[in-house]
Amino acid sequence: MIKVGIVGGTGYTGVELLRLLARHSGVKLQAVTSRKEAGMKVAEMYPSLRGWVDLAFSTPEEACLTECDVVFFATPNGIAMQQARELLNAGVKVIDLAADYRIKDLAEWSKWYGMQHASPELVEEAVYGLPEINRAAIKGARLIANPGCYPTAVQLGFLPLIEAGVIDTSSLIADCKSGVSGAGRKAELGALFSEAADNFKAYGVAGHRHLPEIRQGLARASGAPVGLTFVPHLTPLIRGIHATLYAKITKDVDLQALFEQRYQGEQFVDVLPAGSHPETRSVRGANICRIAVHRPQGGDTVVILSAIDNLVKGAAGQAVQNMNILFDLPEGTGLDVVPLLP
Ligand SMILES: NC(=O)C1=CN([C@@H]2O[C@H](COP(=O)(O)OP(=O)(O)OC[C@H]3O[C@@H](n4cnc5c(N)ncnc54)[C@H](OP(=O)(O)O)[C@@H]3O)[C@@H](O)[C@H]2O)C=CC1
Ligand SMILES: CC(=O)N[C@@H](CCC(=O)OP(=O)(O)O)C(=O)O
Repeated sequence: MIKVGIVGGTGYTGVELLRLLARHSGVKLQAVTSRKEAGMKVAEMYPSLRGWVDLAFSTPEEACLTECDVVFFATPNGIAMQQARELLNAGVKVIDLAADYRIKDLAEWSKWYGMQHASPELVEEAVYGLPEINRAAIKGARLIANPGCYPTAVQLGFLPLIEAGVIDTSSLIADCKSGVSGAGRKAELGALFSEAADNFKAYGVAGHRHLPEIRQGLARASGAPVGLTFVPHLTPLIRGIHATLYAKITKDVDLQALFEQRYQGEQFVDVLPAGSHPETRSVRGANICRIAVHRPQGGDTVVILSAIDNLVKGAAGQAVQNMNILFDLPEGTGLDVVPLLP
């Protein structure tokens, strides 16, 4: 059994890890931390986990994380970077759901995240945990940078087109919508029901911290820098990301076949039949990205629709997928969840 620790078990991605790992056949949950709720039973705070998780939250200091085989950080940015070195030295693998190790360019990272890196020497070693492009590197890694939610939806949508060299990469557009759980469980004015419900707005148009992460991934696939306009929007959903992606076509190929071939055999990317429109509720609670490929009126623009659950394929589910790869388990272990309807 893989001994698992979770730092930040009370947050939305932390509790989503608990939900998925509770029924994972290869895992023993060893420790779950919360500074504010230390001592409280997990099932007392989250009654849906009653009968599934018998642990109590402990402080990070009490948690004996060095005795785990793997530790997930479901914490705000800037926490894992302070603790990863000690865990790695103790032979513990680390999967960070935050952004501490996602961006290779340290100056760029500091610019967007507004802090100095506490373990810059680990950034190069860290493997970006998007299995659909990095599976081999993930297998041998000690430290995984789990991708951001928007970056997962956007990269999976653009990658087949960029890898095949069939679009103009100088002016890509990613028009994205997220549910409110994307902002986490902490109290925030914009996440209040009376602010977010029955409302819709763009934010971060001048620059969002996922922009450099998406650009880095797409440039790597392209072999050259890409031009990208990324506009996130807040929608009155709880869970879900829907990305509408636009690019100019430079080579006339069968785009549907291109996507079907690229993701053939990928358990967690579903290319829908031509003409489809993926819905966020068709991925709710499940580790899946559903993609549809469109070329409106046979013109020169390709429109890709990409939908994920931000907390699952956009965070905790992808983190479990990465853990399965790291420990040589079948990639879908613990992830055979049917999306919730309605
Ligand atoms: N929500 C989403 O859709 C996604 C989130 N992410 C990333 O995952 C991470 C977690 O997000 P989310 O679950 O939404 O966040 P939340 O704000 O919901 O939860 C944060 C958790 O971290 C703990 N925590 C906060 N500060 C510290 C600290 N200094 N040391 C140890 N633990 C701490 C909190 O518990 P306590 O304060 O009691 O210790 C809490 O359990 C973030 O980096 C986020 O950017 C990534 C993809 C998607
Ligand atoms: C709706 C909302 O506020 N979403 C968050 C992004 C999600 C997130 O948690 O950021 P990481 O993926 O980088 O960890 C935001 O825009 O800041």
